[in-house]
Amino acid sequence: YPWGYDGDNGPDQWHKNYPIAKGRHQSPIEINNKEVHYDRSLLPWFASYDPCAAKTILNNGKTCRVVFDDSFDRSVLRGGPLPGVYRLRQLHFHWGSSDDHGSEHVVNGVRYAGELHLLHWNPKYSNYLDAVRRTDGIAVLAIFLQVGKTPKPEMKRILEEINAIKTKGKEVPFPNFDPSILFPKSHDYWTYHGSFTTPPCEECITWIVLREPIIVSSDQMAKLRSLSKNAENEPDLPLVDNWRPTQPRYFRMVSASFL
Ligand SMILES: NS(=O)(=O)c1ncc[nH]1
Ligand SMILES: [Zn+2]
Repeated sequence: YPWGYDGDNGPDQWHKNYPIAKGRHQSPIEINNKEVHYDRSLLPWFASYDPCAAKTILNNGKTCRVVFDDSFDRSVLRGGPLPGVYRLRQLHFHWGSSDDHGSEHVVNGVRYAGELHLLHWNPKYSNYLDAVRRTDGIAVLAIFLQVGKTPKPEMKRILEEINAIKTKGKEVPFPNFDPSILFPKSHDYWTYHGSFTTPPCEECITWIVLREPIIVSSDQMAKLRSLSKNAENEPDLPLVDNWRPTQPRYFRMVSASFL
């Protein structure tokens, strides 16, 4: 069922076809210092990614996604709040129509220009589709994109490919890429249990949201906004504002790895 981010198939309507969207463990959420609980038992997290696991980069009309080989424990995330290793499957972005908004999570009222999600699944389950039905099935590492003067050069590689995937359905090879080069210096994070921020919004995600944003340039954000929602034989509709508004936290604890 075609869902989207605006008008009659926007986030407020998703629950009609995906009832979980009105659940008690939905994402994204507001992260407010006053409500966060410092958990000194939280371990540091580690990513061990194989650059050769990177396969393709694509535009699916909803985001720009890089796909990795997840047929074995080749690129994994472990530690932090996670009970074991989780396999990297894909990364993608959410962004706004201008630099003053676009992130999904909001920190003390601050909206960032965008948000990078690295999605991993728990190999204790037989496959990804089985993992998305489990509360400990998925782990997403979320990194905010902040517009600044000294952009991270490592973002260039992804943005250089944008021209090749301008329209929906385009997919091109994207070899030899280790996404950990995109990580900020600090590994400080918040963690909480939530959901996919896109339909069907399954509540299977351990979110690990990094406190430190990575710096991108306004031109780099404009590059993301140059992607089209539509296929090449359709009118060029700018792919922007592909973020879900924050959802009620209800009785969930947000833990911080830092004081
Ligand atoms: N934005 S998200 O990381 O919750 C996601 N990944 C795949 C589909 N939706
Ligand atoms: Zn996402």
